[in-house]
Amino acid sequence: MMWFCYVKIVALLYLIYRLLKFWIFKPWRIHKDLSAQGIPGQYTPIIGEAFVIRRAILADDPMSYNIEMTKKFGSYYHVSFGPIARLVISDPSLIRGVLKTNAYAYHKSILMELILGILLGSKNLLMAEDNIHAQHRRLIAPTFQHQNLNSMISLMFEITSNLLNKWSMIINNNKNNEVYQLIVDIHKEMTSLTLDIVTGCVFGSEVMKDQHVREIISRAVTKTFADVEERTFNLIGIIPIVNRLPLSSKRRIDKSKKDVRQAVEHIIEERKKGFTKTACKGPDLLDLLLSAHGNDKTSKLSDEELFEEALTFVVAGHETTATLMTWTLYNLVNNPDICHRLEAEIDSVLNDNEEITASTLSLLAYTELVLKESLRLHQPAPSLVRTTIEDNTLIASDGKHIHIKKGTDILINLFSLHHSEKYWDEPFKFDPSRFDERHVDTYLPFSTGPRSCIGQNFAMLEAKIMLAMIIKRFRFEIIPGQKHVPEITITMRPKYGMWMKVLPR
Ligand code: HEM
Repeated sequence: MMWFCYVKIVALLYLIYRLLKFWIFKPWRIHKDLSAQGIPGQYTPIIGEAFVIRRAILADDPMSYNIEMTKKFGSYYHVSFGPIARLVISDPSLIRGVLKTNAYAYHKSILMELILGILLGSKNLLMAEDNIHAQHRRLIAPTFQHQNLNSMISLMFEITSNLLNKWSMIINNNKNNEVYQLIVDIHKEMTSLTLDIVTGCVFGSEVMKDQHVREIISRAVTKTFADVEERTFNLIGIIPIVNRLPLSSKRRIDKSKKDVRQAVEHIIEERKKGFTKTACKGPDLLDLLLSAHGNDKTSKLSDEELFEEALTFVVAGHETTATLMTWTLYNLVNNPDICHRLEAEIDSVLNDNEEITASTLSLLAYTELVLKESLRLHQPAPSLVRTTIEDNTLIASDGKHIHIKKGTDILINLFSLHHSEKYWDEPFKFDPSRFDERHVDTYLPFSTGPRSCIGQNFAMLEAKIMLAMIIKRFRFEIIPGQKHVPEITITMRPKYGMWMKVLPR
């Protein structure tokens, strides 16, 4: 029995060592190294800035922390989130180094694995690294070519029409001949619209008609991520070992994972056998993924990879675009002159109920500027996180060389980049005309480099169609007395939703 006691003691010591390394030794070493190079910042052992950030979030002022730290330390500094030590950067030259020139030396951070990887796995574009990522990117990039996307316009048009017809019906369907006041949480409406569009464009019409499958997918990509994000912010999801305990949130996540896997695998099998078909005029995203599928490892996707990629499109593609739409409508309500100019453009290009085509869309130049400015002012992805996998040197705009040691986490602060007075006049003003000139390196809503958003043309096409169709038929008023607080999780969605009165034009 003695040997068993020894094994237990060794296991316990190893566990203590792992925890000490994770909580104390590693973050301390990273801060010490960055401080020694003259990088400003602060280090609070064990908890880091987690509680300060939490306090700002609870006070409904989540950006205040970000703004204060940038004011205090500038465009690069080191801090900790819980036990994770990181260099925070909003300097364009450092960002270019991490995302482009030295991209080989960076992987997605452990935090991304703990948040997105839990549902998506590791063999998809968002999460895969190195050769697997490069191979998937090469196989999947043609999927997002213009001719493929153009064949999806009619489905995007049809799904958006369904929602707008529903709004019109509610407004007009009244017994007393009085116009009914339609008040909606516009973020919820936009989330459901973008989820329908991306699900339709990935999986086809049968899935959209199957309420049960729609619910499984919708639950997985909304409620499950809410659980995962909550576990990250209260640190349960981050702490090794603790994050494996079968707590109720973990059990809910596991169940949702199992359900969505079964549902998506079934959809793929049905399509492979030819029992279902695309709802688009040409191939949908599943058809295009299947054409990059088979047994040849280098030129095809395996069954597992196919499942992960299909789900990744739905996860990466719906809430980001919904967040863009919500803040765009918010910015338009608050800037009536810009809204009138947008209405004038849309009225001159679109006829009532006439289907939108690629050529009508190309005439909506101001609509595109409005979306671009919203992507700057309220970027759906406020930050990106990376881990350094090999020592490398970054050069800041002020010429400072920063040696980044393997194991250092980097937070790319897109919010601060997009709101810096150095690069933008009146950065908190909504002004679409600022995009008359090009903004290279200082405007990165879709990131840049080999891991930039592969779905950006899809997102811009979809957003342009939705915005043009909505503005053609409706005006909005914000319901007074609400707080409009952005979340600072994966996307910058409005924390309390966005309640608006929908009025026919
Ligand atoms: C307004 C809408 C969108 C925004 C602002 C956005 C933003 C981003 C950003 C910032 C990244 C880089 C993430 C990182 O490096 O950690 C990214 C990656 C990605 N996005 Fe999007 N996205 C949008 C819509 C979409 C859509 C519609 C799809 C698919 C249909 C999509 C699919 C992806 C994928 C697969 C990646 C990973 C690419 C890679 O690493 O190779 N996104 N997106």
